[in-house]
Amino acid sequence: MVSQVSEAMLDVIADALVDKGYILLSDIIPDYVSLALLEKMQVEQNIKFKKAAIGRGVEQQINANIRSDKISWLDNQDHTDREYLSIMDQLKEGLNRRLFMGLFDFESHYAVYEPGAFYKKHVDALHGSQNRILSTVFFLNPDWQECDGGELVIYDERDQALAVVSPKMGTLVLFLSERFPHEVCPTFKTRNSIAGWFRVSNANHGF
Ligand SMILES: O=C(O)CCC(=O)C(=O)O
Ligand SMILES: [Fe+2]
Repeated sequence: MVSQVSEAMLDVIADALVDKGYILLSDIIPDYVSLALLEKMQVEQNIKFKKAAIGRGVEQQINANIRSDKISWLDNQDHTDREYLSIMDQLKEGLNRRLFMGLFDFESHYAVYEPGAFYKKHVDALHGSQNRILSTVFFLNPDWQECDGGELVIYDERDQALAVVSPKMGTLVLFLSERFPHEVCPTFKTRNSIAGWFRVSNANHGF
C-alpha cells in the first residue's frame, strides 16, 4: 500500500518553508508505516548499524566527540524503506511544483542514539558542496518523556534556539539544510530516528 500526501498538506509545508524555513509535522506518516520502520530498526540494530562518520570522501572520519550515533542507510529495494521513500518522493515532487526548488534525489539513514549519545551542533550542507538543500528528521520513539532527553534543538543564524523538539514517535521535522545549525542533546534512553536530505544534482547547483 502506498500512502498519499494530500495537496493541502503540501501547501502548508511549502508556505512554512517560505515563511520560516522549517516546519514540524505530526500527521504526515501513517502509523502503520512508522511502526514497520521502528520494528525493522529494532531487528537490525545489532546487525547492520555502523558508527556514523562525519565529512565526505577522503576527509570522512569517525569523531565520537562530535557524534556518537550508529546508522544504516535506507534502501529502495526494501519494502518497508520503500514506503517511507515513496512519501519523501511525493514531498519532493510537491515542493518542486510549488517552489521550484530543483530537488533531485533523497538520501537517508536510520540512526540509533544509545544512552549517552549525542550529535553536537552542526550544519547538514557538507563542506565544499551545497547540494544538501532540505533536511528531514523523523522520530520513532513511542512513549518518549521529557526527562528522556535527546531533544533536537534548531538554532537560527544568530545562534538563538528556535525550536526544541522532543523526538516523539511520528514527528517529522523539515528544515533548509544551509540555514539552520542544530544539535541532538545527549539522550538518556535509546533514541531512534531517520535523518534524510533532499539534494539538487550538481548540474542544478547554484539555482
Ligand atoms: O536525529 C536527529 O534529531 C538529527 C540528526 C542530525 O542532525 C543528522 O543526522 O544530521
Ligand atoms: Fe543534522
